[in-house]
Amino acid sequence: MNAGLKQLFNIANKETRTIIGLMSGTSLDGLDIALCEFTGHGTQTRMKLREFATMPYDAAFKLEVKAIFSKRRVDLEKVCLMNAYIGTFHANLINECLQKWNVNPSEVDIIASHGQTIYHAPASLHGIDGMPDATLQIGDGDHIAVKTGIVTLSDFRQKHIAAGGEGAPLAVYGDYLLFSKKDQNRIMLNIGGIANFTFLPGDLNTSRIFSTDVGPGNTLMDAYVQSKFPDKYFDADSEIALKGTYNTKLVSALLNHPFFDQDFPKTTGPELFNLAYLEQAQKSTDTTQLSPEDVMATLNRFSAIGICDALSKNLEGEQFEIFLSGGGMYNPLLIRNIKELTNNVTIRDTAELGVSPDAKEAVLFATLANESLVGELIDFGPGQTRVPSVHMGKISLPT
Ligand SMILES: Nc1ncnc2c1ncn2[C@@H]1O[C@H](COP(=O)(O)OP(=O)(O)OP(=O)(O)O)[C@@H](O)[C@H]1O
Ligand SMILES: CC(=O)N[C@H]1[C@@H]2OC[C@@H](O2)[C@@H](O)[C@@H]1O[C@H](C)C(=O)O
Repeated sequence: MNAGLKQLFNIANKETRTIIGLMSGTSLDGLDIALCEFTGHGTQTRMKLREFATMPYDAAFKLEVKAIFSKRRVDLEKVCLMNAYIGTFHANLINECLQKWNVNPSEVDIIASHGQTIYHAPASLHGIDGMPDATLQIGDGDHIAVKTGIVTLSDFRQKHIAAGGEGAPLAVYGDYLLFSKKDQNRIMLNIGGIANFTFLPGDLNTSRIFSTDVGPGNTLMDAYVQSKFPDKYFDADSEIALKGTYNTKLVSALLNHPFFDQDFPKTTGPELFNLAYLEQAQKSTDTTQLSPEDVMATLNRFSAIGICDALSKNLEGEQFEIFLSGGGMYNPLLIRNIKELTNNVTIRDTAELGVSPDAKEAVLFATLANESLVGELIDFGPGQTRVPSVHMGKISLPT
């Protein structure tokens, strides 16, 4: 028998598994690395976060990724090179972390790698007849496995699409297993580049559970800041937006897109919500002369309304609590806007549930890997074709 397969078999039979989850999101701020310990699976999953780090990307690396990121036309050679380069780069960052944490690679059973999304194209966005939902993450798992010596699962999203989903949000699986609570309706709201939430009903009825993207979180604000303030990467502590006032006409124009009327679950990305989208909305409302501060206040309000409209659409008349994660939770004006728009709903963050909000998405991929190794398929019910019952992740053996 192939020794690697035997190793995999042994890992699946272990009482406790040590799994590294990796996430590199649309904000391109860095690689999130979560070292987790798992016992059990399914609703019996117990996860302990041993270590966590975000390994920041330097400006040169960000530029390399941006050259092929969420663009309809790119240099195909560059895509090919970056697929291998990102795999190796991520492996080096993992090795660096393990050394820093004094963890021998042989202690780690599995790496669960999301890769770098470079294009996300749900059918509702590309609109090309006969073409499927599609998404592309690069940073090949074989490079990670060989360079770290650790069995790697990667490319989680393709199976989801093959089985009827849009490839995202995958958060639904991890949120259900780690955060469901009897008798409490929970909204797990992640405000990354794109904002998404998972609804976890207190009656634990799996057929009501879903995750959906709701629109931009930080992506438009980040892109605008970077275009107007070349020395800044994002609007730290809402410093810029707090100096401005939102423009209601522009907010309405930004919200005027069929994406916001689509049913849940749905997904999106910077392929839609980008500077061209903003420019068009500004032109149509004659607001091209707004100050950068007013534009930032407007974009901030726009993200908040997108999030809150989606919540109220789903939860009319129901009591719920929000648990936040993702970098947008550190944007004070965004949180203030959300509180105002939800009439001060209770907002906590996932740290109260034992998972650092910065680590949550990396932990998700570790959880998906744990399920793929030892879990049984979770059945979300017959109506839930967009939350398919599948195990995700492709296996890369180090040798
Ligand atoms: N102090 C802060 N003030 C304002 N915004 C902040 C602050 N800290 C982080 N952010 C925002 O959070 C972003 C990073 O968020 P995060 O790491 O969750 O994104 P991501 O994982 O790349 O996104 P996605 O989940 O869409 O893939 C930054 O680009 C910035 O917009
Ligand atoms: C295609 C893709 O990379 N989507 C990401 C992105 O970042 C947030 C949002 O858009 C979400 O749909 C998804 O990631 C999380 C981890 C998810 O799948 O749940």
